[in-house]
Amino acid sequence: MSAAGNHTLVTPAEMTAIDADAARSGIDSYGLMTSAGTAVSAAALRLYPGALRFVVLCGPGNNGGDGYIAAAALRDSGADVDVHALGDPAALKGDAARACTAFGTAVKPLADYAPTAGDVVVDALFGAGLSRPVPPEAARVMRTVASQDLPVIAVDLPSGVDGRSGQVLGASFRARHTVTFVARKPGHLLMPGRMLCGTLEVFDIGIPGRILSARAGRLSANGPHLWRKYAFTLDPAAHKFKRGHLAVFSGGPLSTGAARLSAIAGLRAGAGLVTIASPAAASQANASHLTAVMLKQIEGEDDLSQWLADKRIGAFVLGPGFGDLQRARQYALMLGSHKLVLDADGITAFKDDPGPLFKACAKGETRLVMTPHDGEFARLFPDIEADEASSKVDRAIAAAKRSHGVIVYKGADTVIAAPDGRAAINTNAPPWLATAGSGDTLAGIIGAHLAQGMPAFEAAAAGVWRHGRAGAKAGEGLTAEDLAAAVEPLPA
Ligand SMILES: NC(=O)C1=CN([C@@H]2O[C@H](COP(=O)(O)OP(=O)(O)OC[C@H]3O[C@@H](n4cnc5c(N)ncnc54)[C@H](OP(=O)(O)O)[C@@H]3O)[C@@H](O)[C@H]2O)[C@@H](O)CC1
Ligand SMILES: Nc1ncnc2c1ncn2[C@@H]1O[C@H](COP(=O)(O)OP(=O)(O)O)[C@@H](O)[C@H]1O
Ligand SMILES: [K+]
Repeated sequence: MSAAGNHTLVTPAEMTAIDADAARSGIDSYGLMTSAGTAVSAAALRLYPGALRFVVLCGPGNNGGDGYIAAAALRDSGADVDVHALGDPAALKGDAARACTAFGTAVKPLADYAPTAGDVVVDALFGAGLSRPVPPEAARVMRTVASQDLPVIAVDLPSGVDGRSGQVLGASFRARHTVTFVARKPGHLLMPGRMLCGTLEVFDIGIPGRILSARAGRLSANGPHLWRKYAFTLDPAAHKFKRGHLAVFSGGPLSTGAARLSAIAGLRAGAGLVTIASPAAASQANASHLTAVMLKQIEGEDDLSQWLADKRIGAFVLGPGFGDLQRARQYALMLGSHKLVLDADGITAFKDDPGPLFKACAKGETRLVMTPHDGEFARLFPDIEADEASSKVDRAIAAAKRSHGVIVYKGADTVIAAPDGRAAINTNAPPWLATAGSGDTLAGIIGAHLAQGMPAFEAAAAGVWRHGRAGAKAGEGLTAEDLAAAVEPLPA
């Protein structure tokens, strides 16, 4: 057993290819099913030693096969076990048919299951092979089990959850515990799938790592493995300019707070200097609230082009509280080859005509990071958002490719994607990050990483992870000010 320690995520399609490679390399597929099914029975006995009865619900494919193995192992341990099957068990094929025969005890139809207090349900209806909404008789059982609040242990995935997207196809079980095999699937991390899995256990059924890595794509869970090599330790001889200079554009006099949140988070995240570029009308409001953060009056394009001549500015944050969409467009397009975090109004400014921005970012090293929430994403990429067949990961990658920028597609399951197809799903963000100013703080952290010289994908992934950690440290009830104060050093 491994505690979800491997960062690699594999889609169901990749898993099928891994299975086929394993079979080609001489690994016995029934042996794999036996390992999978016995891992489930072991989990059931470990988690529910007081169960009055284990009810194993078996589907028409190999997920059902795992269920028959688990049922036989539970029975052999002396537990009371009933199996209910979706469809005719005589129609099972291959390893699943063999597992059903080996179970050898009468199996009842799914519709005959009457949930009873004391039951522990083992959900082996569908796993990686779910291809359409679950049939009505499965949805009915899901409803009755939920209405009695019976514990459910899901085999591979809660049936009904699409392993690729985390979306529910029709209906699904809400599991207390999920036992999956080989590696986690995107659907275990993406919402709502993540919420439906309960605690997740990854069991090594004996497929060698070399077969897994040969087939796995470029998607992983977000964590230090992605950016550790850029988490530099501070040079004792560093001076502030060596630690990166971040510039944050402020909005007008009534909306300066967002830029200040970004700026303070940028300082906390390690930028050596942070300057707020403020229009004259907002300078006083900014000045009266700033201490360590510096202030520069930037009234329009002339001021900005003069300032841009200072090559020591490592990165810009544009958008939090900015307000003036026309000016946001102008400024973003003036930044030339500078690194830029475009957030909030900075994203909305390009909603009708993003072409010039994307074109300006097409050449050279990736220098743009955009941090849209759902609404902003839909504004900038309406066609990508409308493609219902694609997952949040697919959408983020498509947007990154189109924009030539890194996309931080925010939410409870923030996805970070790069134009070269790399992507990561973040899981460490507590729900109380959903508070005003939280996104501004994130933009500042990412900006600090860019200013310090981290490449854009790593800067964004590390920023999202640090933001989540800061949220967990500050705790429920935090305000965005607390969040910036809770940013911790990057783990070296
Ligand atoms: N290496 C590994 O990871 C290992 C994986 N193993 C296990 O294998 C599982 C994957 O098995 P799988 O490919 O047979 O798919 P599974 O989820 O059982 O469903 C497919 C069946 O359901 C049917 N069907 C689909 N949707 C439907 C619907 N809505 N309503 C009705 N029917 C529907 C579909 O029929 P069809 O679409 O052809 O009509 C087909 O018959 C995986 O999750 C793991 O538990 C282990 O054994 C050990 C090794
Ligand atoms: N339910 C949630 N669980 C975890 N993180 C969340 C949740 N909802 C929002 N977040 C995070 O909080 C931040 C909110 O950003 P945003 O919507 O731009 O807010 P604001 O504009 O107020 O700063 C994002 O980083 C997002 O990923
Ligand atoms: K299942």
